[in-house]
Amino acid sequence: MFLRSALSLWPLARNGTRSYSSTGVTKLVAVTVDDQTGIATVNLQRPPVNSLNLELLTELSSSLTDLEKNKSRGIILKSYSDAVFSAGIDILEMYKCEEERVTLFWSALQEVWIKLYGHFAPTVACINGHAPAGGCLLALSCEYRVMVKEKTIGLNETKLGIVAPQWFIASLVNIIGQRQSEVALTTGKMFTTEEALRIGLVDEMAENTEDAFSKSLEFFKKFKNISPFARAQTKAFIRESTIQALVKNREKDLKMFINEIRKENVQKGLGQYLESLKKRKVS
Ligand SMILES: CCCCCC/C=C\CC(=O)SCCNC(=O)CCNC(=O)[C@H](O)C(C)(C)COP(=O)(O)OP(=O)(O)OC[C@H]1O[C@@H](n2cnc3c(N)ncnc32)[C@H](O)[C@@H]1OP(=O)(O)O
Repeated sequence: MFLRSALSLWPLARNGTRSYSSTGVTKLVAVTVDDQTGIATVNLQRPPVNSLNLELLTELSSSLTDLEKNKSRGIILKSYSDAVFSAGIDILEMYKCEEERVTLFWSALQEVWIKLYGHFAPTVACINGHAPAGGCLLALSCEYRVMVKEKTIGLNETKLGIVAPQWFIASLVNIIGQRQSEVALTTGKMFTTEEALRIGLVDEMAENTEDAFSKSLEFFKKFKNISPFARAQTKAFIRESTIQALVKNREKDLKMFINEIRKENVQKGLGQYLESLKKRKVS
């Protein structure tokens, strides 16, 4: 009942769905709520590769707050693009960055992770494109991952000469375990969809975006006969210690991030990585 009335505040987009943007103008994140199921599709739409900048993260954070308030029945996180789910952090947020902006940026990333990782309703990452580093982190924050075949996913930070923070690592360890995570993180491994499925990094493989989306929807049916309260509380208990480890150390984590990226060798490495990206193409 409450869900219906809360959702009825949301503007109607087209038959059966309601579209919502926290700022009133759809920009980098578009949220559509299915009228029948109450399931929200959160579409990342920052061309060309959904790299995570301050503006996208701020919108995503506020969308997640609204979904929490409106008691969404579930979230499917996907990309507008069939090529890239998210290219991870926008390297320009770390390269030659100003302190004020980078502070806001990192705080927004922390906020998004805390909200998504701890979201009360079921969450699915519909990984319809490549998902390196921060893109992988978003997918890891969800409860279930469906990934389109012949894409890649992983925390490749060491390849950029940087160290993934503890909460990135914990998000991976909680899914594939310590041994697999250690090998993956230290080598900066990008897994193909097929490899990711084999080690349990993703739960299902899909033929294409449409198939991934319909498989994502299927996930919610698992909870048909489960008390939403029991489900949400169980998820909260399981995830609490991982979330609290960051919540209690946000300031320290922020300082570490800023100190690290300011290092001369890190800046040099990021500059070179940016250049290499501009020269190469992924099929
Ligand atoms: C040190 C303290 C702790 C730090 C902890 C956190 C650190 C890092 C987490 C991160 O997320 S770092 C980002 C890591 N991301 C990557 O390594 C991915 C890089 N991108 C790619 O591999 C490919 O772009 C792609 C995602 C596989 C897509 O390939 P595609 O062929 O479709 O597109 P491209 O032609 O390569 O790219 C288009 C366009 O976008 C630019 N670009 C790509 N990724 C980024 C990015 N992450 N940030 C900024 N810009 C990016 C790329 O250079 C192209 O630009 P133009 O040449 O068109 O100008």
